[in-house]
Amino acid sequence: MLNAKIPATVITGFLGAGKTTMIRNLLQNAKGKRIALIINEFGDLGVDGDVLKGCGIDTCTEDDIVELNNGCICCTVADDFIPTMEKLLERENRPDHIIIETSGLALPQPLVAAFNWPEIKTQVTVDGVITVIDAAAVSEGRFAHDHDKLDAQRAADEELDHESPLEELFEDQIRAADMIVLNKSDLIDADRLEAVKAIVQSQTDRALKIVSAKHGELPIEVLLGLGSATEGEIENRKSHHEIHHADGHEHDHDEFESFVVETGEIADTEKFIAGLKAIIAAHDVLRLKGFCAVPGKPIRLVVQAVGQRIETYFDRAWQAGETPSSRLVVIGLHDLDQAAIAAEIKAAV
Ligand SMILES: Nc1nc2c(ncn2[C@@H]2O[C@H](COP(=O)(O)OP(=O)(O)OP(=O)(O)O)[C@@H](O)[C@H]2O)c(=O)[nH]1
Repeated sequence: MLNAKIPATVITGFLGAGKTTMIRNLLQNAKGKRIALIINEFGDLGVDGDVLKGCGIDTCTEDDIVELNNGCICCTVADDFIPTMEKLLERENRPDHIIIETSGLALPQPLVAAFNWPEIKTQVTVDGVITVIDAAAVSEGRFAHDHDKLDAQRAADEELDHESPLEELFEDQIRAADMIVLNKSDLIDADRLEAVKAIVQSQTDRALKIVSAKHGELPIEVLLGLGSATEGEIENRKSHHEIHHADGHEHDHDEFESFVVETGEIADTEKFIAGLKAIIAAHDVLRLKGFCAVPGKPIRLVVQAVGQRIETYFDRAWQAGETPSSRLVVIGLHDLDQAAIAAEIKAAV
């Protein structure tokens, strides 16, 4: 159809839920569909974009991947997102579908609302908001109320008017969804998965479309083509922040912080992983990821940690002009002891 709006899918979900993994799978099964990707990440190291660029899929070249790393996309809509979309729409070779991966800390609501801006509304529609959930983490109670921690936060900040930041984000990302993917279903049994489903559904009165997946493996027909036009609905799916600050008070991500640690080559991966596990537990690190150099290996080692689960694999050769190095981004709640964590990671190498 001439002048049909381009569908855009927003993929959201907490840190490490499996958004990038799901997108990689989608791109590998795109069936010729030309997909443009906008990737937003928390932290100064573009790991997600780099992982996807490393997967060499014809229908998604490096030009089709745009990284927005100036902060969470929900806070940089006007400065970053809208101009990026405009540039994408000016291209001669327009994409068939646009996929936007938000950072794990983003509120999807302001992003979806941006599709009502006149510059965008006439050309693009939100096909759907897909929220990826780490079903194992939910089952372990990671997003449930931690009363002690919350009381301590309240004692430190009398104006704290909300639940724990993790719990709030969990709820807000679910409230915005057209579809929920209960990911990492390989890590829990069927009963626990059912229990997670019930927890997720209890976050909203709307009946949610919920599917489960391992490594985000779902057919493209399930994920794309929902035809939700969510931009017209988003007013009814307000986030905690929008409800508490109807006066336009700025949203920020002060509750979370990230920093990058540069360290030496990893001679013994197993020892390093054991060291990282201890550091993650001791400092309550939520997410750690990056690329490392291994002595004598021409390829880089990807390190991915979500809580105590750590995965490593080699993805691609170090390229000409790249100096093999080890750089990891560490993300956690505010007040991480950055100096101690950096020193401990360096000592674990
Ligand atoms: N066991 C298991 N691991 C998974 C699954 N999906 C993703 N992972 C792993 O979980 C880790 C995080 O996956 P990502 O896809 O990078 O998660 P993300 O949501 O993009 O992470 P951020 O962008 O940092 O928020 C990686 O080590 C993945 O391999 C799954 O279904 N099962």
